[in-house]
Amino acid sequence: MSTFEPGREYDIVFAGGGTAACVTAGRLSAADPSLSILIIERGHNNLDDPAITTPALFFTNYAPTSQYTLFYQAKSEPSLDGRARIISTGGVLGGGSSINAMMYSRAQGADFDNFKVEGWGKEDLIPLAKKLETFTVNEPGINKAVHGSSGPIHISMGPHDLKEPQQDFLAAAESVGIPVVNDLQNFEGIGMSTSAKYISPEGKRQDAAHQYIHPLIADGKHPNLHLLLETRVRRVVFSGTQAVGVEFEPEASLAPEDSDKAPKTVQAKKLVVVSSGTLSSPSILERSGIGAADLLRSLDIPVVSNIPGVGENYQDHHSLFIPYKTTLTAEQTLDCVARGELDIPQAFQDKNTILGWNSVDIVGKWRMTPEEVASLGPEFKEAYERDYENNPTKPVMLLGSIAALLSGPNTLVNEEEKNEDIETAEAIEAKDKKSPRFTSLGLYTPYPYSRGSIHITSQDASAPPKLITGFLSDEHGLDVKKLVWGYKKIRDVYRRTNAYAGELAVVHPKFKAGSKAAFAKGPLRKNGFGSVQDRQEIPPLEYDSDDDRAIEEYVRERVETTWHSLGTCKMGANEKGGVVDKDLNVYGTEGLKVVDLSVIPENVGANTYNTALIVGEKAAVIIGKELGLTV
Ligand SMILES: Cc1cc2nc3c(=O)[nH]c(=O)nc-3n(C[C@H](O)[C@H](O)[C@H](O)COP(=O)(O)OP(=O)(O)OC[C@H]3O[C@@H](n4cnc5c(N)ncnc54)[C@H](O)[C@@H]3O)c2cc1C
Repeated sequence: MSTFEPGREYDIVFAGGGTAACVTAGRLSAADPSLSILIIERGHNNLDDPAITTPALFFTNYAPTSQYTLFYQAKSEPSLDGRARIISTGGVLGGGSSINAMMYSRAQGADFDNFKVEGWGKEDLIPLAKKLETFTVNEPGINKAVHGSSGPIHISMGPHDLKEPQQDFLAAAESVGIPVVNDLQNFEGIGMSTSAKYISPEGKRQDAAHQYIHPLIADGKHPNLHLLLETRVRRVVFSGTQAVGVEFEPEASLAPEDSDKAPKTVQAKKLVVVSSGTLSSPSILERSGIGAADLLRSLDIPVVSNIPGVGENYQDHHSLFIPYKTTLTAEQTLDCVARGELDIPQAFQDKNTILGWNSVDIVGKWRMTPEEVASLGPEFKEAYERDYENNPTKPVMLLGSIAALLSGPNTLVNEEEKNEDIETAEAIEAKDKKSPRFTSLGLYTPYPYSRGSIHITSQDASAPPKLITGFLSDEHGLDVKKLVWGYKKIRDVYRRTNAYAGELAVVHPKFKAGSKAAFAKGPLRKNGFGSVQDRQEIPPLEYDSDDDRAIEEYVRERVETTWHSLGTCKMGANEKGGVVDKDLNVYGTEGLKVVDLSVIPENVGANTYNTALIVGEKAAVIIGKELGLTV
């Protein structure tokens, strides 16, 4: 429910109510309940909505019909075999944190130092990473000193913790030489481990709105914290170069037909915070007259500040979701939810623990052996020696396993494609009753060399922007090589698990007839593997140059977003493409900051929810200090 009071002025107006915004607004409101704060959010309220708070239902938010998700259509790109991808992000209060897969993953400490921005190094940000969480995973060997114990976001293994499949997967990883560690999320871990979750021990999603905002609104002690929902921000309003307010309109896709759709303005007495996420914040800035002067003039937008970096430096992690047939049971995958087999109301009544599960139980941060580096050619070797060799905590590849059939983030999204692969896979599966469940192994490149961009095409806030993902577009094809290597590596691991029940040719590369790398059908050991050594007896697969080409084609045909967009309003020197300074102020303006993942200048070796929470915490400290508050 919106609690906006028309005609009222607010001290701070947030343009976008996603992850980072909820953290900053919540912290500031808690520090000074007299501070008046308005959050304008394009999507619905997420309060106590079971589609959001119930982890096992997270898939439902990826459907094209989801009212909680925003879908950004990119252009067709040659590096993607001519495909035009769709990048999805959160479109509801809490933003990405309300719909994400809840996989707990923290950046490496070295990533923060690599931002090269004063006040944003690991010494500054690790304390905030601890402050935001209450970590209750009690596995032996975890160093609790690197985790928090009293923050709003609860991290646990959740109520549905399947030890046997987890240990099976880790033993297979160990058998091919991948280090198995107790805690990959200690800011320097490399290898593989079980995956903690943004889920409370009782099984509730830990999104930023429920953990930072709703408790304050409910307690009656924060009457100045207000929400304006289902409302789209058009632009920031200026007096000269001073931001003085925000122009907004009802979100057309959600507003009743007969409602008043005229744009309105709200005044901000102290600060406007643009916080609409990596794919929307640059558009708001450009519509407000902040961006490359040539672009703005071509659209008749008066220039407030000429900042060519706005909308540039777009990055994501490039992902492959590779499905395998498994021997897992109905309770050990979420296929039962994806296929509508689980009686959800009954499961709630029975307090079925599967509802509190995201199915992401194993994570990885991998590096390469010298032989693997050399096998990818001289250009790759040169890049590896330059960027990875002396950075021992920097992973080349990330992994997250999802126990369900998911052959790509857009497979459930892209209506025109109506994913034939999935239909074929399900048809095969229906015939093959012995292996009716799947696991999808998500591989994604943490530090892509490729860059994309997003820019407005019109002053009209509802006109789609021009989005170029840039995926796999780097000059020497280094990003594609990483995924070719990763495909082989995870194949080597997963076929050594007891869960492995064979591959589905339709969602794997098209190896030529007679290739030694051809598909394996059933489990490799009929009676299952025992020890790690047992698994080592399986010989490695052999690939020739035709096989490598087939995998590269497969990668270009199937690579997708990992939903980890960042970088389009980057922090850093203005003359080097920076949009905001170290205190998140937009260059050439006063009273205007950006607070979301768009400010992150260099990529991180992790899924990005944690970094978005840290941006929110850091912004609260910065703004609090400017207002004389202790946050
Ligand atoms: C499907 C999905 C799965 C993910 N899985 C994981 C995971 O398992 N683990 C992990 O660590 N990370 C994951 N992530 C990434 C993580 O959730 C995001 O990186 C993070 O939430 C981004 O936070 P943000 O504050 O930058 O932006 P967001 O949280 O996206 O917030 C932006 C907000 O602005 C609103 N908005 C946009 N335009 C306007 C406008 N014009 N006016 C008003 N409001 C507007 C949006 O509705 C949204 O609420 C996932 C993300 C997605 C989308």
